[in-house]
Amino acid sequence: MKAVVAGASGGIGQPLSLLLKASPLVDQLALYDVVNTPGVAADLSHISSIAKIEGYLPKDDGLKKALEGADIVVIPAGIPRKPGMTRDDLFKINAGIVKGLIEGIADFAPKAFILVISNPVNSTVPIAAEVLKKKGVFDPKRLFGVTTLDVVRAETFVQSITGEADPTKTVIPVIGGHSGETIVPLFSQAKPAVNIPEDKLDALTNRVQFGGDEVVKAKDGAGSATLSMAYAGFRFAEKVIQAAKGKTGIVEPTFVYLPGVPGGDAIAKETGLEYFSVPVELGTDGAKEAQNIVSSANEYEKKLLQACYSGLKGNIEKGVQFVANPPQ
Ligand SMILES: NC(=O)C1=CN([C@@H]2O[C@H](COP(=O)(O)OP(=O)(O)OC[C@H]3O[C@@H](n4cnc5c(N)ncnc54)[C@H](O)[C@@H]3O)[C@@H](O)[C@H]2O)C=CC1
Ligand SMILES: O=C([O-])CC(=O)C(=O)O
Repeated sequence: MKAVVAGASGGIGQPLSLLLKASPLVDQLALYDVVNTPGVAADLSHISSIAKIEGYLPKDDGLKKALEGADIVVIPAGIPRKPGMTRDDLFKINAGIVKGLIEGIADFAPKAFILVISNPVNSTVPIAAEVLKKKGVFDPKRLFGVTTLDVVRAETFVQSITGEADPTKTVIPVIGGHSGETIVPLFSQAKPAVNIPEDKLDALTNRVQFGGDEVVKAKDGAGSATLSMAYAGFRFAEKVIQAAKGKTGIVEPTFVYLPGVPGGDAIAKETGLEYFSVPVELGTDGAKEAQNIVSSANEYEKKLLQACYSGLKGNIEKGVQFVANPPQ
């Protein structure tokens, strides 16, 4: 299992690379970034785990060397937010970064699972899909927008109500997109069921939707969530790898191209959107089945979904247009 981190020297990239290096599921780890990867790779190489590790820079065909033979590529490359910015404000710079990396993946690792962390995820995933389509190598079952941090936050924040000692024991599906109102936690679908007092539901929902802002504000200009994102990114990557190696019954919400994933058509019809995060069962070839949880939303959540649809539609279109009509 060869894993690649693109953007490996950054705030997310370094701890994510550490977790992958420490994982017994990974035998080979390639770190790619425009800066500092030789140092990060040298540092991690002293860890006594099985993964062989190399660091690459753009020079000397570094992207090609990093990607060749890759089974999974995780992308946390790109700039993070500062206070006062929306995720969409990152589009101008990150759209081009993601496009370039996906072109490399299309050329050198077209069969790899691709996990996009770079924001705005609502637009960078459509960009990735359009680039892969243009190159004739798009397999929707292998492209994932990483929305796991929203799930992790929902699990954590609901603990104040459940009092459950281990937050991972409560599964909360979070669906939609990955920014503000497009993030829709479905507390009505929690397993085991959770009874959220009416007067607490708005605040809890809002905290999941705007959890990213909480960290951006606290970091006060020094970036956004990195450590919790590395945890979430690793958690999702680990599940994709475990499923690829044959483990069954793994389900996790992720932002996918619905028409290309089994079960996705019905969700696309219901939401009017081609891209959406829903719980997806993972298998040896990636996304095996998208679960239509949208129709199970209660009245409160249906209202949240209406706001989600309108925001997400524009974000998706912006990504698609970026590839169709590249800025001059
Ligand atoms: N999906 C999610 O839930 C989350 C997404 N993010 C996003 O992840 C991205 C990265 O965040 P941080 O690690 O905090 O930023 P950072 O600035 O600390 O790191 C980004 C890294 O990307 C590298 N980079 C820039 N252009 C590149 C290129 N063309 N190829 C390879 N590497 C390149 C930079 O050199 C830097 O090392 C941001 O866009 C942020 O908004 C952050 C948190 C959660
Ligand atoms: O808020 C941000 O910009 C980073 C992010 O996506 C998150 O923490 O969910």
